[in-house]
Amino acid sequence: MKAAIIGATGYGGAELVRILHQHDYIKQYSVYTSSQVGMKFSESYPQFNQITNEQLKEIDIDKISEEVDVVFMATPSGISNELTPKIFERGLTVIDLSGDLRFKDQDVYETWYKKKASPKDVLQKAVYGLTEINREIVKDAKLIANPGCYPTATILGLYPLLKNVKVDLDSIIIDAKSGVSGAGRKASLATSYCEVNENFRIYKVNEHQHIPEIEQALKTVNPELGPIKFNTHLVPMTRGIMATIYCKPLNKMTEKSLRDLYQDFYQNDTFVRVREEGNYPSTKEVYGSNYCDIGITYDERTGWVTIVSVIDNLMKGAAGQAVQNLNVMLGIDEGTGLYGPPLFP
Ligand SMILES: NC(=O)C1=CN([C@@H]2O[C@H](COP(=O)(O)OP(=O)(O)OC[C@H]3O[C@@H](n4cnc5c(N)ncnc54)[C@H](OP(=O)(O)O)[C@@H]3O)[C@@H](O)[C@H]2O)C=CC1
Ligand SMILES: CC(=O)N[C@@H](CCC(=O)OP(=O)(O)O)C(=O)O
Repeated sequence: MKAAIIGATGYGGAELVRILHQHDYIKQYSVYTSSQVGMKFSESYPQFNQITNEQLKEIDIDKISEEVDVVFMATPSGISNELTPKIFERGLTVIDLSGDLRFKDQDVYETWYKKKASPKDVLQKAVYGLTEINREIVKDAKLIANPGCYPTATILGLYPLLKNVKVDLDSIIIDAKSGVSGAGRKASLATSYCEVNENFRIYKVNEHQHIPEIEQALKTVNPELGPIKFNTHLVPMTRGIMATIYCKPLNKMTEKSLRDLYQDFYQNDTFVRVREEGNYPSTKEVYGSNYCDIGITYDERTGWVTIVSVIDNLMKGAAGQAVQNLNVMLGIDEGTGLYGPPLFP
């Protein structure tokens, strides 16, 4: 099987190259660019010197359709809206890392992304690829809307509780933080070293584009869920997302019942690891890996639950989950190419 990576010169695309290079089933991959045609991929990422000789190719949909079976879109939002319908209609499988295919409602996308939405029929066919939750429908999908990084950490953290316990829905607060690679490779003032180093800052306050994505997914568990309270912070680190989630169950719980619930829920999911009592994950403990680590506690004094969910934004939050979804679609071991342990320290 051969894969194409469109947007390979970005961080998500380069992470796809790193994973596919060690993938037993995808024997070949090719890399595409809108701005660096003819250049070697390793000129853009010298860490791939003598590992891959792939040259960056022009994005020509007809040629791509003849050469590959699956296309990863690792492009900024707005690009997949244009390209994916053309690729999909030629019979290829598409996995889109951007936000373009995540919403069934075009108005929601256009409101939050301020771009023209994909055609309705394409959106209807896209499956939201949060693997652990949607594995059964991912199996038969040909078009995957790969989830956003913050939604992946947040939804995996909240889902077992909302599914099994009555929660005061207004009490839910999601306080999220990200490393700088979440913003992509392109330089901007806000992500330059001087602005980020030894700094900690909130951004996109109450207007982050991942708010409606989290709402859409969690409403499938409880349609009564109202607007969620979600904010994001930029942390001076390269990779990693931490979502700290607070909420109040309507009835008293015990620490043990909460932990049993999470451990049972994720018992067959290799890539979600639930911590033991008193043990909370840090972002370095999933660095460079496809794991989502979750720490949970019930505070008997206040009656509130705290959930801490961490991922590597480029792995489980993007390229790792994209390959996990492809593996599920292919019917091969879900972890193919993804079993590498986290890099530490
Ligand atoms: N970074 C992260 O942690 C996560 C990112 N995502 C999403 O994944 C996608 C890729 O993100 P990321 O890799 O960080 O972004 P980058 O900015 O690092 O890379 C995006 C790449 O897209 C290509 N591109 C830009 N404009 C166009 C265009 N008009 N047509 C075709 N290709 C274009 C560029 O390559 P070239 O100039 O060579 O064409 C660029 O290298 C985004 O939609 C992002 O929101 C999702 C989850 C997490
Ligand atoms: C640190 C940082 O800037 N992160 C980006 C993540 C962008 C992203 O993943 O965008 P889509 O999922 O919408 O494609 C942000 O918060 O906007």
